[in-house]
Parts: sequence; structure tokens; C-alpha cells
Amino acid sequence: MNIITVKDAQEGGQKAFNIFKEALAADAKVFGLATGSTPITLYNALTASDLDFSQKISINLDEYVGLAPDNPQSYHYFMQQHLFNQKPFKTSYVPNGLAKDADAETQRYDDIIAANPIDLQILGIGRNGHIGFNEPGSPLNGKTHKVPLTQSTIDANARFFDNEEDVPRFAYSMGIGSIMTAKHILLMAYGENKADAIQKMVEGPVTNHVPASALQNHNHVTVIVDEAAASKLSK
Ligand SMILES: N[C@@H]1[C@@H](O)[C@H](O)[C@@H](COP(=O)(O)O)O[C@@H]1O
Repeated sequence: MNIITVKDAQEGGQKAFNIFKEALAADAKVFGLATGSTPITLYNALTASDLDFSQKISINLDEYVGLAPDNPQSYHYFMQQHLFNQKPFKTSYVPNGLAKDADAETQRYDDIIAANPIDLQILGIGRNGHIGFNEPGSPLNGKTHKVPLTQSTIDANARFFDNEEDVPRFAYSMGIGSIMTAKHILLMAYGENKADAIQKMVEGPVTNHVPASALQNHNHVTVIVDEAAASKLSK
């Protein structure tokens, strides 16, 4: 893993932006995108730039089960607000939170990923080491699946909802195996509350108790962390 330490999320977004720019220059066609507060500085840098994604494809990691695309808490909506409205892609895929048949939806999504190999995959990380919505215990070779969210993730995401009870209990998520098929993975983490997860991801054993530790087995991973998130690394 190539670990880049920055002073804050602003600088991290700029570094991540440069990696996007290089990927475009190298003719990357498919971008795996993530939600959460972490990629926002990257998305701000992208929307402020003159980079053109109108012939590119994006594939998002995950979506809450039960939320419509126009629900302001949905990941569809998040992506529209933070990136797609200002910087449209040719086609943007996000799992359909309203799908009636979960098996058909996860299969549909796997088919999309298979047909559009991801050149650059953006990731944040949960405090418990989850990536996408692959919670601890998820199989390290898994494909897209419907997952029950852990209480830790529900609590962490409750800040975006009026009440904790409104936080969906399930999500569709690309699996760790699907994420690992991306040619280049760029994970970003900012803040003290990510320090444990970053330490375990980088220095701990590869275990499905820490889903992000699977990235140790990938040959092209870039990690952008601020000093707080890097604070528990041994060097
Ligand atoms: N499914 C998302 C993840 O993709 C994201 O990485 C994580 C951390 O979010 P944040 O960046 O807001 O800390 O939150 C959610 O659980």
C-alpha cells in the first residue's frame, strides 16, 4: 500500500483529485465511487475543475435498501448533489434501493461490474473497518449482496437522519471481492475516529473481522490519510 499523509481533508481531496486526473490521462473509463463525508473534498475539487466525465462510467459502491433515489438520505441523491448534477457521467450506476427482488438486483449489479471493469475505485472506511457496506464478518471474496447494517454503522450514520429509527437496517453493497477487481483502489480517511481502523487495515492480519484488511492483498492501493487518521500507525 502506498500511504500518503496529508494535513487535512482539503489537501487529501486535492491529492485524490490529482490521482483522478492521472487516471483520465491514462484513459481510465470506469470509476468506482463512494459516499460519506470523506470523498466530499475530492468531489468538490472535481466539480470545480474542467475535467470531463461525459464519456465515462461510474459505479457506486452501495445504497440503502428501501430509499428511493429522490430521498435526500439516499446515496443516489447524495451523488446527484455532490457530483453528478455538476459533473455528469455518460452512465452512472447505483444499486436500486427499491428493487423488489434482492437476488435479481444483486445479480444485475454484478453483471454491470463484470461488463465495466473498474479502473479506479474510491473508498472511505467505517470506524469498524468496513468498506462499502461490507461489515465485519463479510466474506473477503463476496460479490454484491444485501447486508444487515451493524449498530455501529447505524449509529455513525444516524447524524444524517432525523431519528435513529429512520436509518435503514439493510443496504445493497458491492462485495469485497467485487471491490478487489478494481485496477487501482484509492482509500481516504480523515480524523481520529478512523485511526484504529487504519492501523488494523494496514498493519493487522488480513481478516474478515476488518474488511478493509483485504486490501493488503491488492497490488495497487493508495491510501490518503490525515495525521489524525494515521496516528496509530507504527511508522
Ligand atoms: N457506506 C458508507 C461507506 O462507504 C463510508 O466509507 C462510511 C464512512 O463514512 P464517512 O466518510 O462519512 O466517515 O460510511 C458509510 O457506511
